Amino acid sequence: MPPYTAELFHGLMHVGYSVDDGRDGARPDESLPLLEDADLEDKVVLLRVDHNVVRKGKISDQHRINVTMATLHNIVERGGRPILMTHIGRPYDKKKKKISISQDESVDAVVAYLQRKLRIKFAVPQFHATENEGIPDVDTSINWLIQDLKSRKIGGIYLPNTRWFAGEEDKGEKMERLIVQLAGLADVYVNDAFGSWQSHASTYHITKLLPSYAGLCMQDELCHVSSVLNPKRPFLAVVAGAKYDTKIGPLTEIYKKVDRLILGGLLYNTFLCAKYGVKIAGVEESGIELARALVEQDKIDKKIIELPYLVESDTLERAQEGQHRTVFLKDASPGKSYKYIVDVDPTSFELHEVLEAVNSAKTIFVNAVMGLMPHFWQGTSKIYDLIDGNRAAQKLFAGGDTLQEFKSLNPGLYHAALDKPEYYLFTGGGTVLKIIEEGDPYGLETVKALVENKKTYAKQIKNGAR
Ligand SMILES: Nc1ncnc2c1ncn2[C@@H]1O[C@H](COP(=O)(O)OP(=O)(O)OP(=O)(O)O)[C@@H](O)[C@H]1O
Ligand SMILES: O=C(O)[C@H](O)COP(=O)(O)O
Repeated sequence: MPPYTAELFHGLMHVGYSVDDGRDGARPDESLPLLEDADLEDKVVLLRVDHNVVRKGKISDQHRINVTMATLHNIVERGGRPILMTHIGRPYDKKKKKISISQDESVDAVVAYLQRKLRIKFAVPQFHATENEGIPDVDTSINWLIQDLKSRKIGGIYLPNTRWFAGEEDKGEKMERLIVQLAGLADVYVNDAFGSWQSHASTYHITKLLPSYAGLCMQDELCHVSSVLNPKRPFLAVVAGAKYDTKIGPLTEIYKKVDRLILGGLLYNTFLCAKYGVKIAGVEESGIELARALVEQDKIDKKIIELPYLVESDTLERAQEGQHRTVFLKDASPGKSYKYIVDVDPTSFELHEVLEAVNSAKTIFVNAVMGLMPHFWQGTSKIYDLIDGNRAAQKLFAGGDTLQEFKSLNPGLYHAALDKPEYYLFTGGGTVLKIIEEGDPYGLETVKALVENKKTYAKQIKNGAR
């Protein structure tokens, strides 16, 4: 329980005091270097977070910022001086090989939020940028700010959007240049950006040059992801959404792990086309091909629960009276064509098999927007309520859109869920799916880099090089 430990007197009696470290049992793997183990006194700490919550210059949801406050507090409380960095959006166009810098993707909104919440001053350095090339260098003008940071004139520095730097997504010289410059600013690196699983300069390569540690949010997420990988059974997964091609990999792995599976959205439409030979508008042939293996597997394992009442719409534009209707899946015969299937009719969730699966589950993993938002929200709202009704189950929600819809459909429940131990809202949906696909949270490149760093520094200390 660092940094405070309970003292054992004669092996029997507790003396002094103990402080709960807030973990509910699970601990990160021993190989992971932890923030709590770092010497931070008067050290400048380069802290990578995932504050990718700005849309058109405004914060869409503060959750990802709030969950990093503990790390920030821990660093400052133990004498560290923080320099924060995050990516926002995707300013680098891979096809055109251009970086576009727009105020809509600046860190300003995040900095304003942090200043309001913490009542401390953060400075955002202004660096020279070239058109389409981004920021080539960490300008030496930042040295003045580092002085102010060390002398506590300012509470922290927040670097510009990491993806504005020419070296962030580069793999060669520009990346090397950036990490040398970043490492020159700080003594210690902390990665608290669970959601940012891509191996970039600020999430991965920087660990080559600084002693590196996992932040508290990163540790929490890694511990909770084991509830998905080693769930209490029965284990139910609800997976829906728009992207069949990117979700089929994780879905195949999820299928192996679950006891029951509920599908929704385009994912379910694709599965239905493959299973019943029907045609549904908007479902791509390539997706149907991929779905056939799942259909065959499910003929044997029978894990997928069918939701037979669906909403068919003539248009994707709106939910207009007379232009959508409920269809019954059992009427499906090969070759039959449907217009857009845009939601699951809530009646489907009243069926015995569905209620039984949801109510008996001990772990429920949700990566699901059941219907086309914002018009067809009823199916999603119904299943989130149903899941909440199972008080005993560990409920794990992941996914950018999933969390956003959870918040907008049921704000009361969403805010309560943030504090309920039986709920866990992951900050990175893509990261969780990636981990499920790989089967090991410590297989993530960004996490592996921290583990490797610990080994390297331990070796150097042993050899007297440090
Ligand atoms: N039947 C449907 N047809 C078209 N779009 C749908 C359908 N059902 C759901 N969607 C859309 O799917 C989107 C959510 O799917 P997505 O796979 O992006 O979710 P997520 O995994 O939570 O998000 P992210 O990938 O951002 O982490 C929503 O925007 C919703 O409108
Ligand atoms: O919002 C997210 O999913 C994370 O911040 C990762 O963003 P990316 O997919 O652009 O790397």
